Amino acid sequence: MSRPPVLVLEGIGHAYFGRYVLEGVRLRLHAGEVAALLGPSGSGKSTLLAIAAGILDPLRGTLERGYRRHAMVFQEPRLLPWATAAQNIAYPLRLSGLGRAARDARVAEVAALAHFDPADLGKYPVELSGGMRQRVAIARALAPAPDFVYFDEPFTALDPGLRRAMQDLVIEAASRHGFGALFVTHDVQEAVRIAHRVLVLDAGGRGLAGERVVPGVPGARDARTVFETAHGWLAHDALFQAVEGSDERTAGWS
Ligand SMILES: Nc1ncnc2c1ncn2[C@@H]1O[C@H](COP(=O)(O)OP(=O)(O)OP(=O)(O)O)[C@@H](O)[C@H]1O
Repeated sequence: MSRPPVLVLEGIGHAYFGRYVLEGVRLRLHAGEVAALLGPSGSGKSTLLAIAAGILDPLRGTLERGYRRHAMVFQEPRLLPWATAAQNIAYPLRLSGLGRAARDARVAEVAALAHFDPADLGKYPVELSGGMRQRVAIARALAPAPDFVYFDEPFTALDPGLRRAMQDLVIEAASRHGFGALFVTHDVQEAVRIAHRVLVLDAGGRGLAGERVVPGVPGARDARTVFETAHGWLAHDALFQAVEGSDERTAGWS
């Protein structure tokens, strides 16, 4: 690929209390590329994302970040409860010192991008549904125009219909604004829907088990292609057996 790498990880390893959860992770993401990170619960997805984003220092390995500015979206929207939707979205813009008029214009722009109804901008988080709160979180992340976004299972708590709408939002925003992303998910269909490339973490803490390029382009894949690709991988590709087969939360239950 000729585009420059925006995230380069070499030999990344990490352990908690002497127990290795990641080892020898080598990863290279390119500008505008959306990569989904899959793996069973406890395989180290969130740890790897936190290391890549600079929240956590790895025990081993090196990182290079070539992007200009990143943003993060988590499973919980993490909104300020005492601030309105508009004030939450404007928060990073205030921190960067942007003036009031420019801020208001940008809030309106990203709220529209997140399909958040302008009539609800004056509402507080407690007055919003889960899906509306997650739209605010996405609008807030996009407000400072990041060129890279980290998503940590952002839609896991949402119902399937809303989930697909939010996935569409990410696909549309990523292609319109050209940001790259590392998107952690448990869901192979979600990964196939939104990503250019799917990375799979090994269940036993040995780093990346492998990767697959998703045929086609995010946003241009129809529902049938997404379904058949995901189910084909789960049924016939050994790389994906571990994703659903050895979940830390269900291990030893039967
Ligand atoms: N701060 C911590 N201290 C100790 N152990 C931790 C800590 N954070 C994570 N772990 C352990 O490290 C392993 C990897 O955790 P991590 O959250 O990165 O996995 P994950 O793949 O994101 O899991 P999930 O899908 O359940 O969110 C797990 O066994 C977890 O219990």
